[in-house]
Amino acid sequence: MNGVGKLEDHPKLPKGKTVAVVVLDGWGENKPHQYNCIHVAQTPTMDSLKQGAPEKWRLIRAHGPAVGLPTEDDMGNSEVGHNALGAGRIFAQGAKLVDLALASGKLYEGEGFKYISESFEKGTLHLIGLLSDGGVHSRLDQLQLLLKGASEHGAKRIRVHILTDGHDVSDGSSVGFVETLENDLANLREKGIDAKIASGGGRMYVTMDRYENDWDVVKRGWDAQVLGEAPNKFTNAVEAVKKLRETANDQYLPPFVVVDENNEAVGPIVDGDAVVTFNFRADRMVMLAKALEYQDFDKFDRVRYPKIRYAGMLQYDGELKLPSHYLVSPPEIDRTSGEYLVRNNIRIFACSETVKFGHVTFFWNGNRSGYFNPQLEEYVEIPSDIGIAFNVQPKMKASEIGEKARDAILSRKFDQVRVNIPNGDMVGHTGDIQATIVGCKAADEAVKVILDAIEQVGGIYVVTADHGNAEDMVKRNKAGEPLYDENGELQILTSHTCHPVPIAIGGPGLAPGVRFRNDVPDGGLANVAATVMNLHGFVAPEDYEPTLIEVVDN
Ligand SMILES: O=C(O)[C@@H](CO)OP(=O)(O)O
Ligand SMILES: [Mn+2]
Ligand SMILES: [Mn+2]
Repeated sequence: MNGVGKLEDHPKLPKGKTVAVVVLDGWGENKPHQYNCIHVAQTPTMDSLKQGAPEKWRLIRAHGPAVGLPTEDDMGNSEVGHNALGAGRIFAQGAKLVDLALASGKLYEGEGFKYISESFEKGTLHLIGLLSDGGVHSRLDQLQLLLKGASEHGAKRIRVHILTDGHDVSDGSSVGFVETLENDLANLREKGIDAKIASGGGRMYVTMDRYENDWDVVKRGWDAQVLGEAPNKFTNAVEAVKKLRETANDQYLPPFVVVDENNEAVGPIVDGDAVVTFNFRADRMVMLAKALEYQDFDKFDRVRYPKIRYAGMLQYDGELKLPSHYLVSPPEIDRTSGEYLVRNNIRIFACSETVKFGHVTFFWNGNRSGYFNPQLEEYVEIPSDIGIAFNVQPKMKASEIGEKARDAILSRKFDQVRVNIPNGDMVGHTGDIQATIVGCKAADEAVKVILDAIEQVGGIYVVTADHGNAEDMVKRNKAGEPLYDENGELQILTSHTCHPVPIAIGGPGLAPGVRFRNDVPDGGLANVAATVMNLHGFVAPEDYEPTLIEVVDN
């Protein structure tokens, strides 16, 4: 067993307490102001944690190097956040690993690139992914380097299938990104490479669904990318995006294909081609990876299943080994806290609604799907609404998640009950301030339901978040003042932030004398795992980031 064995007993903390671990998605700490939806919303439960006991509430870092991202300017995100929360250590994450592999040129020497390059002589290289500089799922500069590198390493015909963003970057920025890409492709054409954009669509409507919430999203992408079919046909991708933006925002652009003068799609995927999905982040690429890789597949009618050589930028699922070929090796997130706790007989219940379900299971467990021990674990997914924008139903499934967690706690069948409450994040991404306020209130109410249950069973709670989002909804200048566009309209911030997040501990089961230490001022999400292990009565493995708590004798 990969070094995951018995944990040492904590010298002072008892075993046998039910511990609720609550992650509020997209819930950062920020000054009170009108664009801080968490501040504006009624959040009595979270407020009481903050105002209650100063030694049991603090802030922790959730962005940049603290979660394995390249720079302090990199906002946090769910993948790196939940990885750090679950693994208790900081791993260089996909964004950084791809940067390094591109800079050193190792990417082109790896098995994955060699595999796809066998198709370069006769076939087309297709690159599918998110076109922005958001840095959460992909980055434009990495795509640019890959285009250059692939052409220098033999790709003669390249087709790019773009997904527009407006979720990790401003709505409307897609036009500029497509113009930049068109310019790069024109430069490649001057060098004799036949390089074009072949299809596109908005990330939330085309391709980038996650956790099998809605396969239609992937199908719309498949039809455009593979079959070369979409309701919208344009001869130019910049025009396509400009035109389609008249009725949809970047995130939800309908699918389009680029056609030639004969109205033929310029880049369907056919036998003998190579395909790379260039997102480094896993959750929103797994479904497409399955459609591209699996011979047997029944999630939608693929119509045509071309014989291609497919590689992911990374391997997206370490358990499924999906995809089997990849350009850069993913972080090896091993010996996660979930695995340790299960091996030490801690019974775990994890729950969220579909759009965040994998966050408290797959990401938490180091990008690994499945149970460590099905006898001791139960993961419950509450189906998310399908086809309804999050600002239309901003309460999402928060109360259902709270109730499921409550029932799991009261059943006394579990030692740890872990949930993700999505509202601050998913509604925050829509940029709809009023709806986000409603969502934050609903999230707070769900926390209350869980804390009340913990009260009843004499348990312990840990309430934290994975990164910021809802606590700031506007873009700002360097002085921190809101920015307005040329029409005097407020510039809405749909993305995550670089703010720290709160963490609170408490509950009747918390041993007297437990408090946050003050000698880990830079503590971040990765320090939470050791903290939770302590609350289960164990000492964390030595190489884990230090615990946030200490026990003082009263
Ligand atoms: O929706 C997503 O994919 C990301 C933002 O791109 O959000 P989160 O990291 O919170 O899942
Ligand atoms: Mn998140
Ligand atoms: Mn998010």
